[in-house]
Amino acid sequence: MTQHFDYIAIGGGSGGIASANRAAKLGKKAAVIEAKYIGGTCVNVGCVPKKAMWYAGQISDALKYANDYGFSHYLNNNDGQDAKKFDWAKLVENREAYIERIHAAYQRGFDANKVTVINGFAKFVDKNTVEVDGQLYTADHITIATGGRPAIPEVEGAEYGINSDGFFALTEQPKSVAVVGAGYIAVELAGVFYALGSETHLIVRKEKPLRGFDDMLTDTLVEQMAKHGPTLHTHSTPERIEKLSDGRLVVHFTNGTSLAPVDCLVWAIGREPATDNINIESTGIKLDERGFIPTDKFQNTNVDGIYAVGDNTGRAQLTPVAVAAGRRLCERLFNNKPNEHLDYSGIATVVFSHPVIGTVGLTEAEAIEEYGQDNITVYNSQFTALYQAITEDYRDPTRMKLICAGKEEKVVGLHSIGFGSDELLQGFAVAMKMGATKADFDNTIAIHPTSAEEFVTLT
Ligand SMILES: Cc1cc2nc3c(=O)[nH]c(=O)nc-3n(C[C@H](O)[C@H](O)[C@H](O)COP(=O)(O)OP(=O)(O)OC[C@H]3O[C@@H](n4cnc5c(N)ncnc54)[C@H](O)[C@@H]3O)c2cc1C
Ligand SMILES: NC(=O)c1ccc[n+]([C@@H]2O[C@H](COP(=O)([O-])OP(=O)(O)OC[C@H]3O[C@@H](n4cnc5c(N)ncnc54)[C@H](O)[C@@H]3O)[C@@H](O)[C@H]2O)c1
Repeated sequence: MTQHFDYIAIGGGSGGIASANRAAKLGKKAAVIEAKYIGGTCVNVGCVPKKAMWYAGQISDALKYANDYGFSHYLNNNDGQDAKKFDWAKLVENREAYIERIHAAYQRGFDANKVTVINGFAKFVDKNTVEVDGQLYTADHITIATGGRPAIPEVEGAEYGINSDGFFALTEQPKSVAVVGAGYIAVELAGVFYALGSETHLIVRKEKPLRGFDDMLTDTLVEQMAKHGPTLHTHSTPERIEKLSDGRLVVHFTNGTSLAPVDCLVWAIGREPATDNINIESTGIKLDERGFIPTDKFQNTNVDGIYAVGDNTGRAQLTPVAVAAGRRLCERLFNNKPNEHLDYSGIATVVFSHPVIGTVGLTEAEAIEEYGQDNITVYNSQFTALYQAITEDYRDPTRMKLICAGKEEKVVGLHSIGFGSDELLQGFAVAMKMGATKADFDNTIAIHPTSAEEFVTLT
């Protein structure tokens, strides 16, 4: 028997869950189909476990300051080594228990909203029909929210490495590790490994990681990595991975050099869309050359009644983007809001590096390109966050940059690296979305003593 729904989301990740819940809340008969774990990448092998690992790194950093904060009595046994002993397996156990609680919370939400959860891998039969384990389901509206998976390069021995999914499966901490890649995931995972005590190498193909971010951010990150962070190997492209008899791995580069053996190699070289095994051809949807699903601003594909949201559209691969796109789509379809859509501009983002980066809007280079050098004003600040200021050896600079355009000095770019850059960002992103100017920032009384206050006192 074919089962019919008003709305089906293929993929129970950030976009699929949010859209199916919204459709159901708006009175529609909705289903979400998930092949693996409800919550998708973000909850199971992305944002959530990553942030838990990052917090562990933060605590490890804090232990270094503990002496200067007067906690030496906790640390003075064996030079602090006992207090610093770290149990990776225990952290993983607690992290996964938390994720189980999130799964349960999702199920309660589905029950409350009357969303049907179908477990299994969905394939299209035609544009209105999908099949899961031999059972057919039809819907008036189908959203493809299948997300993506980590890419692995085509180099000899690549299979000896793991990817970000493999990172979260580690139950033991490797003593030494090489992370290949220059994006969010590479920088974040390398930072975690280093902070928790692994000998860590970050391998990038060009001159620095996070190219495309404002230079002030990346230059500061590289500067701080050199002081206390992963060893950065620039202009290094892996050509072959050799596995030694003791299991350790040697990364050989195209320039003829190689890295001393490491226990673990992590590929973090980008993600590819999960659109290749779902018989999408049967719908008439045209994928782009990289397999992403092109959509218009309303998340429509080129086929009526089929939509795509989230990572598989190739735009701003962030959880809140997938969630917002899915919810707005259902508001448009089922709540009589014909113009409802996600505005993809001005999306704030945090890189959970060590030190952490917060950024929204244009980089300085982009602002010059868009407005011309003479039409922008750039305000910079550098200081030591009070959190570190009283310590002896860990006074890292916090750096901030505000980029303003035109005579009215509209704020078009805001960038911060250093303690607190993650939590300070959201409010400033709201102000920028509302069109705030430098004068608006100046008119706002500072909150003292915080790092965020620097943005409203820049001269
Ligand atoms: C290591 C890592 C860290 C990240 N950190 C952050 C962060 O800090 N902040 C942030 O905003 N974003 C972060 N992201 C990105 C974020 O996880 C994604 O942008 C987000 O999960 C995308 O949601 P989605 O719904 O498009 O896809 P996903 O969450 O990937 O969900 C897709 C789901 O579809 C399922 N699926 C696929 N094909 C089928 C099928 N045929 N049938 C049934 N089910 C199927 C998959 O099993 C999966 O559960 C991170 C990603 C990674 C990998
Ligand atoms: N904090 C966050 O919000 C957060 C964290 C993690 C991931 N994410 C999202 O997930 C997406 C995917 O992250 P990612 O880091 O995998 O991808 P990415 O696209 O950010 O970075 C991939 C990097 O790998 C490099 N690369 C590509 N091929 C390579 C090769 N063969 N050898 C060496 N390097 C190679 C690229 O130059 C690029 O710098 C991000 O773009 C981001 O949107 C967000």
